Amino acid sequence: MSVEVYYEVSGPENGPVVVLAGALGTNVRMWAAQAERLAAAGLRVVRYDHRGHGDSPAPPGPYTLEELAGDLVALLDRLDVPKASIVGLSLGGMVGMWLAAHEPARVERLVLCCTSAKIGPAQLWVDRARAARESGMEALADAAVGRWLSSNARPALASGLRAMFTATPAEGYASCCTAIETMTVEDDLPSITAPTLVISTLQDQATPVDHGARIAAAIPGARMAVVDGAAHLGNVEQPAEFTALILEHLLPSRYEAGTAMRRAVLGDEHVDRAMTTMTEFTKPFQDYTTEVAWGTVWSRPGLDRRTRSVITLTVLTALRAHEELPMHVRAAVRNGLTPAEIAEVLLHTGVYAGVPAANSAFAIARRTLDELG
Ligand SMILES: O=C(O)CC1=CCC(=O)O1
Repeated sequence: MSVEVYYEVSGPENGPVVVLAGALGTNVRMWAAQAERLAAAGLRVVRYDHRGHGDSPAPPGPYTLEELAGDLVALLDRLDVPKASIVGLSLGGMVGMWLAAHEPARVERLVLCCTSAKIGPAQLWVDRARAARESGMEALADAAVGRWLSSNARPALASGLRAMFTATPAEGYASCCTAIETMTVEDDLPSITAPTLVISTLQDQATPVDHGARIAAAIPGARMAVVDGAAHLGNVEQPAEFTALILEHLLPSRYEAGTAMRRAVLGDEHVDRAMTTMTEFTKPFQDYTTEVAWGTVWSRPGLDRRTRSVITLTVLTALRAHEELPMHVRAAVRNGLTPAEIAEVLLHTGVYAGVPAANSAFAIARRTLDELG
């Protein structure tokens, strides 16, 4: 019987869906860095708490991996998502492997971070579950954070993660330990067909690099990446590198990356209209802007979307590109600029591009902002 797990969603409504599934003893906040950046790249990001974790219900245990994966299927059904990419770290990766093997139609692409198809010996999990129930989470917290972070991690990271761990219900944690103890996902790996990326970290002693390598060797066509400077919660300690690897795997072509970014900046309605009104005559140009403007330049990490909107408004004003301006005023608002900041951009542009150019842009921007309400 599945439970209704707690979840958070961000990113454009029609973006490709990616689910972030976390580690034992964590909650949705472990994905803060990835959620923001993946949503900014145009992905619809769903992160959730496993049963017995965070704000999800904690039914009496013990749990099985199949039950944890069943909760994720129920969540996808609730959100009306037939198929999603899964990024799972540790326990989340185990859930991802189970789902990709048993419900392949639900999994688009798979990223398995700092995880293992078998972490033994079984007694370790029996002892860990008993310790959680008998002594509570506080007693296990220092050891957990010691596994999660390398010795070079900032102290502030450790204190935030420690609070996350101790807030996890002991019964939920212990019941998930049993799910890990009893999992049999190793035999399922050769049947996985979703394109898979395995990411391991050099300082991870809980699920070391050879565990990731075994998974990558068993899943047909899987690729493997190894990240330095992080222990078990590699995505927290090396967020930029993890996010870049995840994005590259989830949006492998410039066209896919461009479409997701275009949707995030211009909105679904605009992109859907552009796609349906496209003709053979206009298709090469639509493809060019999707791949080059959106997939190559707007998708670069070097400038945030807000700054790119400021540049775009400036240049369109100077060029008197009046047909393009309303769309980019709406995009600027979507990228976080306030009307007052947009006015400031146009005023500043007037100094360098001339009063008549700025005057027309002010009129267009005012009309567009009035329409937005
Ligand atoms: O807590 C650990 O030791 C490492 C771990 C195993 C499964 C998981 O999610 O974290």
